[in-house]
Amino acid sequence: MTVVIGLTGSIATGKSTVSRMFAEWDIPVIDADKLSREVVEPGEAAYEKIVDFFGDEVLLHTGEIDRPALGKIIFGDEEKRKRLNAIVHPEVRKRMIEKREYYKERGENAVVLDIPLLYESGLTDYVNRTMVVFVDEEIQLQRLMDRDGSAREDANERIASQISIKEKARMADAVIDNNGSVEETKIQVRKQLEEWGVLKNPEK
Ligand SMILES: CC(C)(COP(=O)(O)OP(=O)(O)OC[C@H]1O[C@@H](n2cnc3c(N)ncnc32)[C@H](O)[C@@H]1O)[C@@H](O)C(=O)NCCC(=O)NCCS
Ligand SMILES: Nc1ncnc2c1ncn2[C@@H]1O[C@H](COP(=O)(O)OP(=O)(O)OP(=O)(O)O)[C@@H](O)[C@H]1O
Repeated sequence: MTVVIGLTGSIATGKSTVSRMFAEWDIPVIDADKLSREVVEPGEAAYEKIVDFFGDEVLLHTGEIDRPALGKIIFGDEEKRKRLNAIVHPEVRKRMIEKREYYKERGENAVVLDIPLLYESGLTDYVNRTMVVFVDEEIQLQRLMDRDGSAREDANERIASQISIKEKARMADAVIDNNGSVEETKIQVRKQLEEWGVLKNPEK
């Protein structure tokens, strides 16, 4: 049986950093952020709906979605965020399920669904185990500002648009503490995968 692992965290707690580790253990990852970019490419149904609702001000001159502009609108406005989610999420879910089924049919030991909004969107039924990448809130804010070059106010707004990382950690089957070095984090992830019995190459 394929174990489906739901990987999540809150913004900038280190989900992508952990997500990249799975390649080394030959465990496939389905990335919801990546799919959410694909489904809003020009020509896709979600693209048309976004332009209808948000207007031309969320478009670049190339016709593509201006992601920073759309982000500015939706992170500060819950109603508009819900509208965007209602356009983008069903399409992302459909593609995620298709990919998950593909890997299950291939008989993989495990597959990872990397979903930032796993709990917010109530998607825990899509997975068998949940793994939350945790950091203390001060570190989360600092890493977010450093990574995006964003102001404290914008960073706090993004953090507030999700369930807090402490709360997610309480709901998780496994919590990975990413306050330390990336290497320390990797040791924890590996140990957890070993415990779940999904490592093909335990020596790695
Ligand atoms: C608003 C958008 C255009 C901003 O794009 P940008 O390139 O700046 O950010 P990116 O997509 O890389 O997301 C970065 C992080 O922001 C957080 N985030 C993104 N969307 C949301 C949301 N709707 N609610 C709460 N947090 C979100 C996630 O932690 C995500 O990992 C984009 O995030 C988007 O289209 N969001 C709606 C789709 C969505 O919910 N995606 C996340 C999971 S599928
Ligand atoms: N253990 C660590 N030590 C130092 N920096 C780290 C560590 N883990 C992650 N980072 C850095 O913190 C930032 C956030 O990490 P990452 O992008 O992996 O988070 P994320 O949870 O995927 O974010 P998002 O929700 O925005 O997609 C990045 O700049 C990353 O390089």
